[in-house]
Amino acid sequence: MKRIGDVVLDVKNISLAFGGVKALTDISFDVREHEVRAIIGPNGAGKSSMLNCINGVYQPQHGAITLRGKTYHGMSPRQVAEMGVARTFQNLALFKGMSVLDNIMTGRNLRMRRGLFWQALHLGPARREETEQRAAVERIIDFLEIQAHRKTPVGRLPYGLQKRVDLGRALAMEPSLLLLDEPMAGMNVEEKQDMCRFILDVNDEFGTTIVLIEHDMGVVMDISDRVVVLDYGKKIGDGAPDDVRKNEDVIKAYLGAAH
Ligand SMILES: Nc1ncnc2c1ncn2[C@@H]1O[C@H](COP(=O)(O)OP(=O)(O)OP(=O)(O)O)[C@@H](O)[C@H]1O
Repeated sequence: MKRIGDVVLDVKNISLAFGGVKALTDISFDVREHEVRAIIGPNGAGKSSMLNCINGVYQPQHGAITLRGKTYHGMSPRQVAEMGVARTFQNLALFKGMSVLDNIMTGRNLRMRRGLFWQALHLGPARREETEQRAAVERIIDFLEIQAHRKTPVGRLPYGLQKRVDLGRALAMEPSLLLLDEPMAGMNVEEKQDMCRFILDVNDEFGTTIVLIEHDMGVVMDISDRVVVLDYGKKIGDGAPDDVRKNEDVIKAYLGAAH
């Protein structure tokens, strides 16, 4: 049985509008240490907007987000990343012509201590550091079972494996909070099962807290500890998967979306 800890991320009364479009209206929820927390909802519900508030890309007009006791005040995505938050993207943000290894290496940038000057010289401390960074990347490659593709340009891999490399790039930051943007979207059944297993393994083995967004309700119910449901920018459900599944408003929102 895994141990779920204290609240690490507290989202309070967040409202976000783009001109006249209300993307999020008064959203509150929290995320606990070691939890797998899903945000689900039909298309346009506000899931991506929520994730973009959490990682500092959007600045909501109202409300507050607090991460490990520190409230965001105009924090940039880089500052949020430095607080241990990594994310993957719905539309992969990988360098297609670069190898798997080099793509994952880009995730280490935040962790590199020696500047470009030292790296360019490739001397002494910089070389030692690069060796350490490579070792960390190799561990991630082993963990994600993509050893056979280390040198392959990412663009040549099947989609499911590209998503796994994107996860690897995020893991390379050694995040304490990992945000996954529709990690299973566009995958076949087998790829989805693999991705679910890796998400649970990351959560188990590294103790990483995970927030994932998904519009397919079925996929995340099995792997999430708690689920937030958004619809038209409002929160309509929040709780354990079994409770959310029985929630009348949630059923209506999903039935409505199916027609
Ligand atoms: N940058 C933006 N400019 C204007 N409107 C936006 C912007 N981003 C999102 N919106 C609007 O905000 C609402 C919520 O969109 P969002 O992308 O957050 O939903 P979503 O739940 O992630 O949808 P999907 O499942 O389709 O990705 C939508 O009406 C969308 O059109």
